Amino acid sequence: MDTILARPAYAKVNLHLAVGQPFPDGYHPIRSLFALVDLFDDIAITVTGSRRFKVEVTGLEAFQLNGEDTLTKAARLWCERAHVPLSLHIDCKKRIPAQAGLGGGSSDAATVLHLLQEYASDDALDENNLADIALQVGSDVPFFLSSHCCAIVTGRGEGITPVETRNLAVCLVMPISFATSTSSAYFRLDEIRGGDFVTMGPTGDEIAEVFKKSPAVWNSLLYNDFQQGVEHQAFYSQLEQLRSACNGYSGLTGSGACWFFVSDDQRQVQIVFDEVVSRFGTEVMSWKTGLVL
Ligand SMILES: C[C@@](CO)(OP(=O)(O)O)[C@H](O)COP(=O)(O)OP(=O)(O)OC[C@H]1O[C@@H](n2ccc(N)nc2=O)[C@H](O)[C@@H]1O
Ligand SMILES: Nc1ncnc2c1ncn2[C@@H]1O[C@H](COP(=O)(O)OP(=O)(O)O)[C@@H](O)[C@H]1O
Repeated sequence: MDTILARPAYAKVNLHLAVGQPFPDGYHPIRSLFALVDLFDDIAITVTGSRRFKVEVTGLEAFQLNGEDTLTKAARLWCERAHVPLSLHIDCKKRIPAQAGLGGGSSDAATVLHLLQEYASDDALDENNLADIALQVGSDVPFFLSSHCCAIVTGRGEGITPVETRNLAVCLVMPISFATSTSSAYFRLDEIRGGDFVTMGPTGDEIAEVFKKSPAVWNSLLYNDFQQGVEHQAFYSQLEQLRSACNGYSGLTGSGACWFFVSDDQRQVQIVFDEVVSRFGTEVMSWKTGLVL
C-alpha cells in the first residue's frame, strides 16, 4: 500500500538582516531575525512500492530552473544518506512566489526532509546528517528545518537561536514584473561596499529585545542591508511612503523582491493592504496575513 504524507511549507520574512564581509568560500555571514508567515506551499509525498521518482510542481512554470528544484535535491540527498531507493512521488502546489526573499524553495526542501524523517521513523537520519543535507540544499534550509516559528539566524544560515514569536499582522507585496536573484543581490552588495569594513550592527540579544517592542519603534533599530543595493527604488519608495502614514515596520524581506509591512494593530495592516490594492492593482500580488504562532 502506498503511504501518503503531507505538510504545509511556510514562507519567512527577515524582520532584520545584517550581512557581513564574505567568507573565503564566497558565502556571507548574516545576523537575521527570521519569522514564519502564514503563506504556504502544499507538499505531499507518496511513498510507492515501485522504483519510480516523480516530482510535480505547479505554480513555478514561469521560472527557469538552474539545475534541480529544491524538492528533488532534498529527496535525492536524503535517500542517498539513508540508503533507501527513491520510490517517491512528490507533489508541490506553490503559493509562495519565487525569488521573493520569502524562502519558498528552502521551505519546500525542509518540508520534504521533515516528511521523509517522519516516514523513516526509527530509521530516520541523525541530526548531523540532516543538518549537512540542509546546508547542501540552501543556506535558509536549516531555519525551516528547525521548526521554530521565529529565530535569530547566524553564520551562513546554520546558527539558529529560537525567539518567542508574536501575534503580529503582516501585509506582503510582491511585484509581478520583476524578482530578485539571491546571488546577484549578494554580488551587488559587495560591489556597493567596495571592500570597505562593515559592522554587523545589533547583537542577537539586542535584536531579540527590540522584537518585544511595538513594530512602530523598530524602524530606527532594525534594517535590511540589501535595501541599499535594491533596484526599482521608485517602487519601494512608494511603499515606504505608505508605511510612514501608518503605525508599523516595513522593509524588504531577504534579498527581495517582496516588501512587507508588520504591525501589532490589524487595522493598520488593513489600511496598507487596501492602499496597495488601489494604487498598484494587478501590478503586484498582495497578501494580508500574520506571523505563524
Ligand atoms: C538572503 C537570504 C536571507 O535569508 O534569503 P533569500 O532572500 O534568498 O530568501 C539568504 O541568505 C539566502 O539563502 P538561500 O536563498 O538559501 O541561498 P543559497 O541558495 O544558499 O545561495 C545562493 C547564493 O547566494 C549567496 N549567498 C547565500 C547565502 C549566504 N549566507 N551568503 C551568500 O553569499 C551565494 O552567492 C550563493 O551562491
Ligand atoms: N521548490 C522551489 N520553489 C521555488 N523556487 C525554486 C524551487 N526549487 C528551485 N527553485 C529556484 O530557486 C530560485 C529561488 O527560490 P526561492 O526560494 O523561491 O526564492 P528566495 O531565495 O528569493 O526566497 C528560483 O529562481 C527557482 O528557480
